[in-house]
Amino acid sequence: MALLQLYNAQKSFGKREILKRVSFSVETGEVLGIFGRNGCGKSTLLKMLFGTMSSDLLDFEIDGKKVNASQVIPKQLMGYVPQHPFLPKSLKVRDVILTCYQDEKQQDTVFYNSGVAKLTHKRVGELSLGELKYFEVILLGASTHPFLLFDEPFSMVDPMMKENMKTFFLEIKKEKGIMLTDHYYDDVLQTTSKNIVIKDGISHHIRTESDLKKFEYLSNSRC
Ligand SMILES: Nc1ncnc2c1ncn2[C@@H]1O[C@H](COP(=O)(O)OP(=O)(O)OP(=O)(O)O)[C@@H](O)[C@H]1O
Repeated sequence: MALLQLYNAQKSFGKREILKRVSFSVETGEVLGIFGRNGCGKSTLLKMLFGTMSSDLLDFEIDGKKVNASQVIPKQLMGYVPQHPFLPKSLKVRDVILTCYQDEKQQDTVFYNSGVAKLTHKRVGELSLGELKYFEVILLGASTHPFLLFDEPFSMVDPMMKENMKTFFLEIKKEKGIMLTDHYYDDVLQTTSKNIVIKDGISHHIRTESDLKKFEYLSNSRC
């Protein structure tokens, strides 16, 4: 079991305050959904946590110990699937799996995933955007990191594969705390155990679709 507690995240770009006060906690077995309108700072927040973007303030602990974001990658505390493709296009899918994992169990988790099995002979650059996103999610999901960050995992993925992905999230969360953001809010709400919405730089805990209306992420005219 591992517990991540974010007490306060702040970030400005020049005079634009993007994140003013963002806080949440997530532990092994939980999937946290992060909602918010375009440009509210969701990707920025994930990059700050992963340590690839500087912050003005990022006060967080794992299991009660203060963590500096610069320790996240070297200590393998979190895995991160960014919004945009990140794998080398020239490599074959099977070689990516073998390069990432020496452990047979981890290799098998990816190789024998039904959505990945049919892709292993292809080069990364030959995958469709949806196939690539699906592969990236399963690849990272097989890691041993205690926490995983997914930026728009459902984007471009067809409905059948999204169902597979949701089942995969439910399996891997037994050993991980997961944070994910996506505008496919139905899929997110079906996957998560807790949720926040970021509005005007401040995080709010929410539970239902009607809360998303309250915080003006969804239109009130939706039935
Ligand atoms: N490196 C940067 N320099 C300046 N501004 C930036 C930079 N990165 C992001 N921003 C700005 O910060 C804001 C938040 O961007 P971010 O990508 O985090 O939004 P988001 O919530 O993930 O949006 P979306 O839902 O569209 O993916 C945007 O207005 C964006 O233009």
